[in-house]
Amino acid sequence: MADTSQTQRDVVLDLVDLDRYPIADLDNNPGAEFLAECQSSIDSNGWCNLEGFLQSDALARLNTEANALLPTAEVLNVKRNIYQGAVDPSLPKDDARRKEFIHSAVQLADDQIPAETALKQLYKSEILTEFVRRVQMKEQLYRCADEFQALNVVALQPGSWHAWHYDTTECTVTLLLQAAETGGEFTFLPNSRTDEEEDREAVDRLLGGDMSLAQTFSRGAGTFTLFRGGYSLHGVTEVEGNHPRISAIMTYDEQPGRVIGDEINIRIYGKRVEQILANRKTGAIA
Ligand SMILES: O=C(O)CCC(=O)C(=O)O
Ligand SMILES: [Fe+2]
Repeated sequence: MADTSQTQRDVVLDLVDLDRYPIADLDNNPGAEFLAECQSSIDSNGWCNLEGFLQSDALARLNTEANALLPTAEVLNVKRNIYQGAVDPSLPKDDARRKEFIHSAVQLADDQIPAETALKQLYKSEILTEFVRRVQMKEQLYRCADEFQALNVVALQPGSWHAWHYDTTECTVTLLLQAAETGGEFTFLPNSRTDEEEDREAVDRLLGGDMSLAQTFSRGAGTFTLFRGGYSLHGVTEVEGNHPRISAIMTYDEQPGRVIGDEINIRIYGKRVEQILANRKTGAIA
């Protein structure tokens, strides 16, 4: 049989600090013990935060790739409420849930991140996907099939923040590639809602500017975070200093092959995606 080991080598083996985070074998120790710790953290805290997930040269490589691609990225200014949906017209005019925020970011969609980048290869790694699935204790978990949403790189420029929101997926996976000089803290209201109800008082206080119930955890560059962002209101505080905060957002789905509606993708990604989709409809080459 031909030796295909070179072509099939999973990039996790070269990029992740496997001594510290033994994700390549989760059925035997030390991997099994480590997995149990991650699952317990997700279960009790709603997050699992792995600092120094990448080897330092790998982090430098991914950060260089992201910085090289970002000049081609779209500048997004998306108006949205915390639920990322239409405002409920039955709510009183001054209700905090009607509040809309502008999300301003320089953002690369999945189709702008080439297949040969180490970042895309890391996202496509079967070992990584399996690790994420098992930490989240899902029967099945697939990388998102949407051509724009699957893997994104989000740069928040100094002066920007990531406005308060719930994610539209249950769990978000992020890899911080470049931390802000100061500020740019990932901040959240733990378990602020369930499928049945929401802690209205806590949410109103946060949206009114009172941060006393909000939590944060340390996330230097290279931190890999799994977070139940569909259930905890969260955002990133204003980035300060001289360079952007750059984060890779990895998206997964319990169903295979599901894509996002054109309208939503146009709302998120703006003119470039609108043009691609329009060209496709008229048969023009995108
Ligand atoms: O950049 C981060 O740390 C969080 C981003 C986030 O909340 C999101 O993309 O939904
Ligand atoms: Fe989020």
